[in-house]
Amino acid sequence: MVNTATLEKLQGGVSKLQASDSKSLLLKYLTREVFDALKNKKTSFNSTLLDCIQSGVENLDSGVGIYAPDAEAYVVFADLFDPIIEDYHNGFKKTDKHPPKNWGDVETLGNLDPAGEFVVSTRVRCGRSMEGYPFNPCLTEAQYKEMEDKVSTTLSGLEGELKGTFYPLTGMSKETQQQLIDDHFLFKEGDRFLQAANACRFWPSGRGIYHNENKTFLVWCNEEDHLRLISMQMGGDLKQVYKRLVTAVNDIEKRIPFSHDDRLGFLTFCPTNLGTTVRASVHIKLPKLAADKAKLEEIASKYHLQVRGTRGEHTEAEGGVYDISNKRRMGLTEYDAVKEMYDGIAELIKIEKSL
Ligand SMILES: Nc1ncnc2c1ncn2[C@@H]1O[C@H](COP(=O)(O)OP(=O)(O)OP(=O)(O)O)[C@@H](O)[C@H]1O
Ligand SMILES: NC(=[NH2+])NCCC[C@H](N)C(=O)O
Repeated sequence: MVNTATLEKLQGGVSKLQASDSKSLLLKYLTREVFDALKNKKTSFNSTLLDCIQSGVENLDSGVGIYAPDAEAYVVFADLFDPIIEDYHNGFKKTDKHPPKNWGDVETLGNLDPAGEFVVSTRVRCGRSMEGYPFNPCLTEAQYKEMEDKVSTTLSGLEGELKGTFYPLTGMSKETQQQLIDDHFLFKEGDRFLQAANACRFWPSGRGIYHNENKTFLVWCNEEDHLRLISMQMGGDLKQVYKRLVTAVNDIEKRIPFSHDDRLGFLTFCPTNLGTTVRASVHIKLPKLAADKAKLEEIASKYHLQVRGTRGEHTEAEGGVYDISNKRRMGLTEYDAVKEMYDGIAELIKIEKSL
């Protein structure tokens, strides 16, 4: 049973959410029946429904509004997670199974913008959780440090183009940190969605970034997920970016065991990132299309793409630069997730040229 104080907080939060005009998937799917069925449940880490929804309750402008404090939450609170997953990932049903990992034939992708007219830069990232550890809200400070050690030691074995250095956030100067954020290499600090989800405890302990010399291959440690593996570079050469990521992931997964589920694919803190965990994006200037932001979003969503601002999620476009990426990550292969972005961006560029 869940204790009275938690139940009261839960009830209060839900009343506030239901009285609001939040557009979140949380509000859409947290019906009275679902709430009553889940309010007294707990995972073996003692995570409750409150732990799952508190970010969406505190941040009424959430698009989604829910996180899994530990992997078991996807099962214990499935009545809420499943419809949200189905809505976000284009109809991935509770009876569906995410396909096995398949990076496909990397050679079949190309350069989206060889003339360099539209695409400023290209990035593909995936998330991974380390087997044997829960997600952020359940980690101890000792676990954070242990994980950081494992990650930095493992990555120090990378060679060739991937060879680089691990920089812990602890001890990093504010200037260096801000420069890395401004250059789009490092996660921001103080994300209110993550904070409300209890995902920033002991910050900056256990958090850090690894990157190669050119900053074309990067690894985030213990931000939203245990690991984020990132390949990025200026211009539109998606083939090169993707190839680098695939090589890196194939190498790293031989050294660190990652949490994977038969139905959900690779496990992540946020349900939007499950499955392939792949977000392939371009920073792109489409001045004619973007003259009407609502129109840009409408056309992008036709190709299953998501539009973000220049500094990422929950930010605005600066200098006409948008971050456009594949939206869904589940129910398709890694290759198909990237191809979805590739094909959609090719169409957007075609439309821009025709205007
Ligand atoms: N194509 C790109 N070129 C350069 N920088 C990019 C590109 N796509 C994303 N970024 C940068 O990556 C950083 C992180 O962005 P953001 O948090 O939106 O996405 P994410 O890392 O994929 O994770 P999440 O989806 O969990 O937020 C930001 O600085 C953003 O500007
Ligand atoms: N980084 C993410 N997991 N993004 C997706 C959701 C982010 C935030 N919880 C929201 O609902 O708006």
